Amino acid sequence: MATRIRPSSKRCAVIGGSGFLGRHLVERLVEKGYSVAVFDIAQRYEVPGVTFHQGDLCDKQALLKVLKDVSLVFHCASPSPACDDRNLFWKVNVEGTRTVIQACQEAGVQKLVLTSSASVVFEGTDIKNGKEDLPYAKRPIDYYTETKIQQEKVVLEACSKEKDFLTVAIRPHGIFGPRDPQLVPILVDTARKGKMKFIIGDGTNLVDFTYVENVVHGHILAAEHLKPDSPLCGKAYHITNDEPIRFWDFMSQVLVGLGYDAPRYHLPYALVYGIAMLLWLITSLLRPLVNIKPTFTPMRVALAGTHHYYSCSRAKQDMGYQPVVRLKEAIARTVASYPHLRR
Ligand SMILES: NC(=O)c1ccc[n+]([C@@H]2O[C@H](COP(=O)([O-])OP(=O)(O)OC[C@H]3O[C@@H](n4cnc5c(N)ncnc54)[C@H](O)[C@@H]3O)[C@@H](O)[C@H]2O)c1
Ligand SMILES: CC(C)CCC[C@@H](C)[C@H]1CC[C@H]2C3=C(CC[C@]12C)[C@@]1(C)CC[C@H](O)[C@@H](C(=O)O)[C@@H]1CC3
Repeated sequence: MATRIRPSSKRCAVIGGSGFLGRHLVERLVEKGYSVAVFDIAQRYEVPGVTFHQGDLCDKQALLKVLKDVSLVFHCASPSPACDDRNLFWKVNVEGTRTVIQACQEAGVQKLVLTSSASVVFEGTDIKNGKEDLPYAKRPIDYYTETKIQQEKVVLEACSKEKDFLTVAIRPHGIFGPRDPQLVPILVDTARKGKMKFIIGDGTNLVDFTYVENVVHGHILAAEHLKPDSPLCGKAYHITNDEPIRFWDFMSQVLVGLGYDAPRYHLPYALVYGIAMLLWLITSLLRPLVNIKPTFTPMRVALAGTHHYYSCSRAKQDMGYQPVVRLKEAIARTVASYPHLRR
């Protein structure tokens, strides 16, 4: 039988490499001397030395062309949580991830690092210093979370030393930073519409927001520590800034940094959550006729009004993780990176 020649451990592919996290990951990998191939449905930038392959991760043949030369794959592609399209989430996050695993195994890829999400354990009630052994959410609040749970299970179950295919899942929480298309743009858009005057709940709930460079650092550490005899095999790891902050202090710092007023008036959490549920129901029923996307979804309201911060002691212990950019500096860099969104 012909022996397969293994590609160098520094040859990797980033599925979803055109996205917010993916692009930061690609840039850091290149700085660290990796040879990088990007696989994504869209190409949005160019970096010398990086090859781009436009394709859908549900297409195994398209994946195989890219993966045959790499030993390490980062999978950080997903439809945006804001799309709220159950069929698309299942097709890409669950079925598509199964296809990614099959393609990796057929191509002889040795390591797969999945970008999961800390929200896989969040069901709208307080989580304080949550560890990775918390059970998956039994009643996930939205379709995105429902499919991120299935995706993580599929990837971790595929880990096999016998097949020479190792997997690990990184669970970041509330990623923010330059070029993020979600958190800061949605926040500013909401403020511009005059809807950021209110604090949902008493405003003391602590949460994690994680600077994108720390998330990238966690992914690369995981890839480099993932070996047949390491504790990382088939496990999930929280990656956070390790500095829980009041949700409304974080929002206020970003808003004020960009020249908008901080929210001041309080609204009861249960009332806003109830309204968000009602709106979601109405817009879902109307969806075949008109596609309205409410700003205050049940998930956003739950995140804005509860505690949700996570321990990253497992990542510290097993891969020597420490955040590389502190929160204060991270917020300053983020605010400075959005001059076009200033008031
Ligand atoms: N942003 C956050 O706060 C956050 C937090 C935790 C986890 N995550 C996870 O991190 C990952 C990256 O998120 P992001 O914020 O960079 O999102 P993003 O939308 O900026 O990037 C996702 C990328 O995936 C690509 N993609 C989507 N469907 C695809 C398909 N069928 N085939 C190939 N590529 C496809 C998109 O084109 C995009 O470039 C996702 O898996 C997300 O679930 C994000
Ligand atoms: C309308 C206001 C109440 C809030 C405006 C800001 C929000 C748009 C963001 C605040 C927290 C963010 C967040 C996510 C999306 C954007 C926010 C709701 C995620 C749900 C995105 C998907 C990730 O997997 C989640 C995670 O676990 O990290 C994010 C959680 C925080």
